[in-house]
Amino acid sequence: MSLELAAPRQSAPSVADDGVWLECIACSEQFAPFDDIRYTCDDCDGLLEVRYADPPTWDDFEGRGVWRYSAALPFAEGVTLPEGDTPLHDVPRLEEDIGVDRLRIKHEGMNPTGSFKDRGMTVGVRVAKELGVDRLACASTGNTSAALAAYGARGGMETLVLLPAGKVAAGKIAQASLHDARILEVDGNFDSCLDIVQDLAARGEAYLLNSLNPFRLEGQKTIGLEIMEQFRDEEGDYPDRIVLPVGNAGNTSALYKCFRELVQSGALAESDVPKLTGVQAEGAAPMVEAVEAGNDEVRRWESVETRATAIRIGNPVNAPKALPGIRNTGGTAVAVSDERITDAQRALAGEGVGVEPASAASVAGLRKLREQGRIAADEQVVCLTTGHLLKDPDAAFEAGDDPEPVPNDTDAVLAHLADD
Ligand SMILES: N[C@@H](CCOP(=O)(O)O)C(=O)O
Repeated sequence: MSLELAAPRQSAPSVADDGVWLECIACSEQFAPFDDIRYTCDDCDGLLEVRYADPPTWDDFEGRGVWRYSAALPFAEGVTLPEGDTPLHDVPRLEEDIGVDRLRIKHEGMNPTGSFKDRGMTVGVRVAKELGVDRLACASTGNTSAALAAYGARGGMETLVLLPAGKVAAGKIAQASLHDARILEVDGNFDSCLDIVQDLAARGEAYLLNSLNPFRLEGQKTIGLEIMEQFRDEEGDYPDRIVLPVGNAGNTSALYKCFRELVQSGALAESDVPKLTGVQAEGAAPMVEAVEAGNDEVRRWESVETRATAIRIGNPVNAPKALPGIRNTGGTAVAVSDERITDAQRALAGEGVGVEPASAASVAGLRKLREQGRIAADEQVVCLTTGHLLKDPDAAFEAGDDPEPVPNDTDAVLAHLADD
């Protein structure tokens, strides 16, 4: 395994602000973090990463939630609801059924708006305030828009969200609507919405808060920090593998960055870095295609379809960060059918863990990789579930059993129950 950490700690370049700067992952050009609005490199258009002169160790963390990890973030506090500190569930029946040594579910659906996006928004909206912007915007399959609307409202800022018409789950639109985002439904898929939001941002019409924004990923990094601390608190060791759904590939990128910084600070041995394993739906699997073919670039899929609407994405913008994350940690990627996703959603629900379809993709992927013998029985695994069951009530109704009508009478109810 190589985390490509050849460079030890970097000393802060002259552009740094309090030991923080932006750096292009393609050409290494460095930029001041808050003097101007930029999402990609001015020179080569490569993706930007937030860099720190002094990456933190475990002792630097105190408090709860995302801001426990402020030593790993560009600010000490943000626009908060608050977020993070989500449960790491044990799921004994599922663990035995799938056949791994230890299985835990990191349920990000327990964040304030019901998805991990809140972790990114608490940081992203704080940065927006620093930059003095007044309109925030995102493209979304639903969860990003819900989080942006809520955190924008919290910060007293105007929000604009572009959604693929007819392809966003009801709960998510309801959230964006009630939190007073201006909602534009685009006759196209998520990738087209993101193209438009990028254009709007380039024209200075809005501040983009999708995961192309490097500060969003800083907040999402705390998922990795929390998993490592919670897992270690149980039995003193770290997970061998983290399995996660892949849409725009922000979490894969953020977790990889989290582990690189921990290794860099000496808080984590390179041999203890979990293998990042991405799961996509078969109908939207450009990252899996690239991993399987050994390609360095991800081909944009123009046509995508899956019941797991949160990962219905054909052009993952963070692919140049996420592909090395999967490869350099010794992980892999796998595509699963919608049927497998629904089965996994039911299995999680049977353990009391309610998730939306895209979230269940992680468990579906783990099961498939075990069946194929690509994951060993002695592995300790964390599956990330990204959004709450109530995000997509229609999918939950379809996966669950129908209510049974009964008369308004106790004896009739007992007769009905005995009838089974
Ligand atoms: N599933 C996402 C798609 C956008 O991803 P982002 O992390 O780049 O904002 C959503 O909820 O909209």
